[in-house]
Amino acid sequence: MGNRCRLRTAICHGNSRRCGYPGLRAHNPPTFPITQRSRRTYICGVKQPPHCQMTTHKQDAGAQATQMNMLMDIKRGRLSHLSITRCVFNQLLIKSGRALKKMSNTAVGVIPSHVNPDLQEERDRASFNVTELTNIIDGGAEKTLLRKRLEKLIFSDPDFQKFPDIQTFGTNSEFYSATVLKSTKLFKLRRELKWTDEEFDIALRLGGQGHALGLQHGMFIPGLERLATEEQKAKWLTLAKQYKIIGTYAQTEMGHGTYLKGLETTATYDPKTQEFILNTPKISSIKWWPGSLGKSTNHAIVLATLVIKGKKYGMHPFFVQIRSMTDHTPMTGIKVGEIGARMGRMTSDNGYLILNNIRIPRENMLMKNAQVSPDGSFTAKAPNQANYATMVMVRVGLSYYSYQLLSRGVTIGVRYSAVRRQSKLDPKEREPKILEYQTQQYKLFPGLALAYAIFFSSRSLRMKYMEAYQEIKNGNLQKLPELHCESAGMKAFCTDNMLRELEIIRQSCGGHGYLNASGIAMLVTIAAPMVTVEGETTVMYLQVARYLVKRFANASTGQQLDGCTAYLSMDHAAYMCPLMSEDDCRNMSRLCDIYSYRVYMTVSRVAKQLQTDIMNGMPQHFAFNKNLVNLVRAAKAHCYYSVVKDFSKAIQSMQASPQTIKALKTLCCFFAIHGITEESGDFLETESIGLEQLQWIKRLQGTLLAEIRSDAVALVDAFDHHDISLSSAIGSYDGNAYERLFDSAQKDPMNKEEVHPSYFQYLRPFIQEMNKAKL
Ligand SMILES: CCC/C=C/C(=O)SCCNC(=O)CCNC(=O)[C@H](O)C(C)(C)COP(=O)([O-])OP(=O)([O-])OC[C@H]1O[C@@H](n2cnc3c(N)ncnc32)[C@H](O)[C@@H]1OP(=O)([O-])[O-]
Ligand SMILES: Cc1cc2nc3c(=O)[nH]c(=O)nc-3n(C[C@H](O)[C@H](O)[C@H](O)COP(=O)(O)OP(=O)(O)OC[C@H]3O[C@@H](n4cnc5c(N)ncnc54)[C@H](O)[C@@H]3O)c2cc1C
Repeated sequence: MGNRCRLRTAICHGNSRRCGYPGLRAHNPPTFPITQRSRRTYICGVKQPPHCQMTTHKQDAGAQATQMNMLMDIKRGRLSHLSITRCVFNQLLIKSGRALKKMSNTAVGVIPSHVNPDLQEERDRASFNVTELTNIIDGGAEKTLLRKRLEKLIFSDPDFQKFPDIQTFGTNSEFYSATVLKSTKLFKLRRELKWTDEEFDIALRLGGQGHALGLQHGMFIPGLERLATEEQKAKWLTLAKQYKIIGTYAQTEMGHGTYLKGLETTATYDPKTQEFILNTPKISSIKWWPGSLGKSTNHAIVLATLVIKGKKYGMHPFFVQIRSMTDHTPMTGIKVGEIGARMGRMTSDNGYLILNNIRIPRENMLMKNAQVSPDGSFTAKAPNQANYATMVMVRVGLSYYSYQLLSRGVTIGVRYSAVRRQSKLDPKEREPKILEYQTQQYKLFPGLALAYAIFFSSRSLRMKYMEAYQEIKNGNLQKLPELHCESAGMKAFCTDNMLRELEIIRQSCGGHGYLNASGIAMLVTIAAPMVTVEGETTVMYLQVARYLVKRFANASTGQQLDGCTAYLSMDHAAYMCPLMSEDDCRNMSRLCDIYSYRVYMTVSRVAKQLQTDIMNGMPQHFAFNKNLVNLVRAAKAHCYYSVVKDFSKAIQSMQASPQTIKALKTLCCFFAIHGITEESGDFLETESIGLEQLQWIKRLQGTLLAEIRSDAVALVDAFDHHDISLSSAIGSYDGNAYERLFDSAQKDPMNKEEVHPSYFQYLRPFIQEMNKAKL
């Protein structure tokens, strides 16, 4: 292997270590000549690093001359030992660095203006019209135009263009500042351009990850809308919508996040002054985690246990000013700050809050659902769970957010797999795209199918939510239990599976998937807390299970159920697996029947076991705990079934060309049969399918992988994520992954100086010491 291809080999062939593969020549820029290793120079016995060797190359004659002069000076004893190396490294090598930069600008660092032919080839073979599918995802052609108009506007701003680099290389503090700038810019644009709510939502989504003031729209404004009286809304909601106050939702404490009845922050009513006195009396009661609280907000909806005359009335919301409106310092009695560095990139300033005898007027309790009168009498207008309304809304939103993160991730994974070539399939042929390997398809396509499944299912959930919310606003809470079940279940299912698939996709990108510049590594860390926030996965599944068991009990008494649990009241006595041949395995209606029977059996078994345990004298809570794992199994089975059903229904009612429908049907079928193979034990154990059917399904899985493969790039292109939203060197639209990777590395602040200060501080003295030491 010659020196010419060393650098390229390092980037292109992490595993096989082959070089100069002809397949890369088509779109790769010419290699640049690396100085021959035989010309390495030794200064003071120290072997020079490769970039120093560049100075000996004829392209930088100036640097070479300087180096010669310096060596003469050394010989003449004019330079001290220390200054020799400083000069050599700080001047000579910096010069050589410039030479490298110059070279990289002309050869290596240039990102071609054309699309990588390997990616273009994939686009040319698409079986359907990508724009049509993009329009469906956006909600119509005019919505796509609207999004693109906003994209153009937002991404023409240099601050937004800079964001991916800050995200990749900035310190936490720099990144936080950039996210404040981003939030404030979007807020200002909204005002100036009089954006509608829809336009603003699109703009927030486009902005990608990290909005320091995200909780303003995520929870503070929705919290006021759902928890405040009309009078209170007139006062504070208007201020919040005009950005005159910036707020957050402070519920979780150091000691309790899940168990809301256990919150220790108290709001004690003082009838004499008609005020509430707020306290976080213990270390475990310190508010801990709220987004935007660490540094950004000046107000908060604080959730605290209401205490009147020594009696506790459960968790209620209070409107509290936490920082001064003039200089942003904490109000008297308040201690507030950042909770510390977190896994991955900080997408928001999560904070802590200590309240020490903070007095707020009685009117600052958000009293839509319950009131405290001046004399201290308490009246509830709705069950206490009505105060959980903001969480329900955010759970619905997080299901859709899972689609956004996963669709970005799978776009990166599929595009990269179409331009990356490695190893050999046919010994006579060139190295194949890694997308050709069936195992690679098996890593990527479940995530691709899941992204579409989540998209359609979360869209359906959002519609149900909007409908139910209107009724709940008017005081009709009938749909609340089902809405709680569906939103908790979808939140758990989407975030949990999205995170798992993103990590698999990250691994499918090999070594480059571990680089921040890949964009996929960042997505994994952004997705990681989503399984915890707004109701931890297991806890949410258990809420679903609780509802399923109750509904099963209702069905057992002969009640006809409707809504998402209607299948529990259907007659399953005569069930027989509806798959009679391998062809039947593509029939979505039959696959849905199999799913429905699996849930029915899983729910009925655990419900019966619970009943038996309780009948045998076990206290209810013990019986529940003894069956938790199977309850979660039942909830997961219910959620998978709901998503398969929603995906399939969405395709049935879709107005689109036969080609687009066909591509989506293949994906939907793959999603359904993948779920069966993943949990084949459950499907066999419940006799939803037999062994023969499982074999058919597994065979079909292989066939579907090959079918999806030919449309894979088109299916991710249809998400139509802008390169700035993707922030990925390896997943950009043009597919020039290697050039972008190298370009990105040049921007790393570690590469600003050729020799790092730590060399002078630690490494050089160490090497010198080692050189002086006797063996
Ligand atoms: C995006 C980034 C920002 C992040 C922000 C955050 O994380 S903010 C912080 C996010 N923090 C969290 O997400 C905290 C997670 N924790 C919780 O949400 C609750 O403590 C709980 C749901 C775990 C338990 O609830 P519980 O303590 O009330 O006790 P229980 O189990 O005994 O249930 C009693 C009854 O209430 C019903 N019901 C429950 N919830 C709802 C609801 N939303 N609606 C309607 N109903 C609901 C339930 O079905 C049951 O009905 P049943 O059977 O009697 O007819
Ligand atoms: C990035 C981030 C942002 C956040 N933003 C906010 C915010 O803006 N505002 C806010 O108020 N909070 C916020 N939170 C807090 C978040 O809502 C909680 O962390 C979350 O609700 C989980 O609660 P927990 O931390 O108490 O977990 P825990 O409940 O302690 O969970 C730990 C383990 O215990 C298990 N467990 C707990 N209870 C049960 C049970 N009943 N049955 C079975 N298993 C159980 C869980 O399954 C889990 O495995 C944020 C958190 C993060 C990570």
